Amino acid sequence: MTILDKIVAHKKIEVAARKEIVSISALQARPLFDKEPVSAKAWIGSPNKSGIIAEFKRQSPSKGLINGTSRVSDVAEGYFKAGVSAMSVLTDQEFFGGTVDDLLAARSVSPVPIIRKDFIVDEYQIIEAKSIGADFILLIASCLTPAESKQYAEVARNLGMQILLEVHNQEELEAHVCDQMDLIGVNNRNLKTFDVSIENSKKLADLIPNEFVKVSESGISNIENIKELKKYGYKGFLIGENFMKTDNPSKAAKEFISQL
Ligand SMILES: O=P(O)(O)OC[C@@H](O)[C@@H](O)c1c[nH]c2ccccc12
Repeated sequence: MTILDKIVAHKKIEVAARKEIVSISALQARPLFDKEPVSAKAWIGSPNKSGIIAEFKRQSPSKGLINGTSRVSDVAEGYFKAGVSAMSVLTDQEFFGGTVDDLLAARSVSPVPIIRKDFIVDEYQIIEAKSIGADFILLIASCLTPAESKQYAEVARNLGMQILLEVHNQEELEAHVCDQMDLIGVNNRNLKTFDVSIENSKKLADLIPNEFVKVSESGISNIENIKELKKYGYKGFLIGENFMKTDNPSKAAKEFISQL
């Protein structure tokens, strides 16, 4: 059993339990449910914005504890002031130490598009994402069948949210790309082996149709990486650890963005 299998198995149990506690109609009654989402495509694809999607991530299965002290509201406000194009908030508790309250806290201080970063295996999580003020959601191809990713993207779209489809290889890309997606993210980290290489983004770049905003995810640690990836048409750059491993993630993001 790979770590990804473990995460998905745990997630299904967790979602089933959560549904019993908070009904879909209760989610729909939350005040943020009616908030108009901000367009991630517009913010990330804009030539006069940084393209940096800065992540709040306390821990991960591959790295263990990354940051146990920073407050999400401080980081979210700082990322916004630093000029990020979007923010990613991990809401998985078991493996990444995040919560839906982290996203709520980020939302309350930041106007940038916020992605709910989680392992979506049920429509309930998409409605929940809307209810906490998320603007776009992550769908991970390796956790879903092509029919599921398309269906979940449709659900998100009907709620006005955009979709970042995450792929790791050509097979996933070809099987899951469809009109319902908005941004395509190539994960440089293999979720099965944890190997990281930005070569993966370069390899898949030409296979991504131009109507999607291209995002490179994971293992980005310097400006050279960004310059290189831009040549391949990437507009979005998802950075977690490089900022979160410092004791002041938003200061690190600010310094990084000022060099772009
Ligand atoms: O910390 P990094 O190497 O900069 O990576 C950020 C982000 O890409 C990574 O956290 C991530 C990419 N896809 C995911 C799916 C689930 C959880 C986490 C992720």
